[in-house]
Amino acid sequence: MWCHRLSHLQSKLQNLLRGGVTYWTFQQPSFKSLFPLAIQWHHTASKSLNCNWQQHEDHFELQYANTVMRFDYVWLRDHCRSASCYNSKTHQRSLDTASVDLCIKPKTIRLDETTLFFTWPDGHVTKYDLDWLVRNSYEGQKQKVIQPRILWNAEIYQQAQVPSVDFQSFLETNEGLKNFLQNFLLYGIAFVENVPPTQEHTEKLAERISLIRETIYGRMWYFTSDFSRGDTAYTKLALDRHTDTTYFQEPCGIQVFHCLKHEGTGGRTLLVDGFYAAEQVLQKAPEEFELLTKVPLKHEYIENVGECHNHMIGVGPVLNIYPWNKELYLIRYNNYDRAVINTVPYDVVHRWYTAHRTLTIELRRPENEFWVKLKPGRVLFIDNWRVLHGRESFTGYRQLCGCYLTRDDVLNTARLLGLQA
Ligand SMILES: C[N+](C)(C)CCCC[C@H](N)C(=O)O
Ligand SMILES: O=C(O)CCC(=O)C(=O)O
Ligand SMILES: [Fe+2]
Repeated sequence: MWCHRLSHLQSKLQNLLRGGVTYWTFQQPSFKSLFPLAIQWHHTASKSLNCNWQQHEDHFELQYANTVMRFDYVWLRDHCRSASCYNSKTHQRSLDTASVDLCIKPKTIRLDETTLFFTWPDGHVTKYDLDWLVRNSYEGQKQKVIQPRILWNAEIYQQAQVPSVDFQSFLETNEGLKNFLQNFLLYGIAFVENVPPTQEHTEKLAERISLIRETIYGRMWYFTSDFSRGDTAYTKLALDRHTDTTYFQEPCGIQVFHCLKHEGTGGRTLLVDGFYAAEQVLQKAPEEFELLTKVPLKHEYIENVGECHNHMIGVGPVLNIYPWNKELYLIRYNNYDRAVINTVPYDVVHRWYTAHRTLTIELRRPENEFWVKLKPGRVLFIDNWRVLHGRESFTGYRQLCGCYLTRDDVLNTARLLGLQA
């Protein structure tokens, strides 16, 4: 069985690498053909309810709320919400899933109003509300996005006139924080105004929404063009659009920038919505989009400057999507830090470069570039899983402070305020 699955996977992989479109699904043996059974539909059609269900040999089929859903019997037993199987206070499972017979089938199924009752061979009864099943079914999830977003180019973003949130209201009111987070989740960037231009106040802001993610660059960082670290950020050079920390297995979720001082010229910040660009690739060349989601790459950071000795490697594709609904959730794009490509066969390499070029062309379209000059008092939060940043070269003395945030904690705050995240 295992060997069979492995070779199945290998052939899928080969298929993919040769250019076939592949979905990572395991083929199920057809139980239906093994156990032909006279199957009977159960209809319930009252004024308010239009529900049909059918007890198949190996699964339960439900038609409700314009959705055709299929549920595995082990799944139905495993998700039982009865007091002995599930702790509804902590939302934790008490049932030992390994104790469930993998061939389990309900003895009887009945529908009462909007509740389905499954009676199992040992007499245990599992109840499901129809709406709960719709919300939690694969078919239901497939049609839903995890994170609603507004994809933008410069014009869309500017026309949206997204309001900045004031420092005071951000720190002191849940409404201010919620507005800020809503905009941040929708656009992948957001500003806070009237922040006292110090590192301490920037830290306060960060701590209001999240835990600060400490990295090799420190907890709060503060930098000028002093070459103190082995990275071009610490120079006056222009930096093309990129996401940061692509060389971490989990790139930092959010980046916070506060320009505390700049006496000189240039140094504007460039922002590009990576998901907008990726969406253009999906429209124009879907097979290239797919390749960018499938080919794993390494990014690397090697530093030996002064006391700083680091060697980081992160592996992952440029585009990361949820397999069930194909929703994009992470772009990893940094041409400076991309490591040697040595994990991909040569013919795929060429197709990958073509796809990467298509994405780069979209990312570089002038109409997709949003330029801002960061000023003391105006703090920028960037979704580093979505929006690329860069900067213009500059002259003179420029001080930037900021930090990275843990994505989980930002989303946690958003959910606690009632936002979808
Ligand atoms: C810490 N600070 C933001 C100043 C610099 C981070 C280094 C940026 C690096 N090239 C990267 O893309 O990950
Ligand atoms: O100096 C800047 O504006 C940004 C530099 C940069 O890309 C970074 O620090 O991650
Ligand atoms: Fe950067």
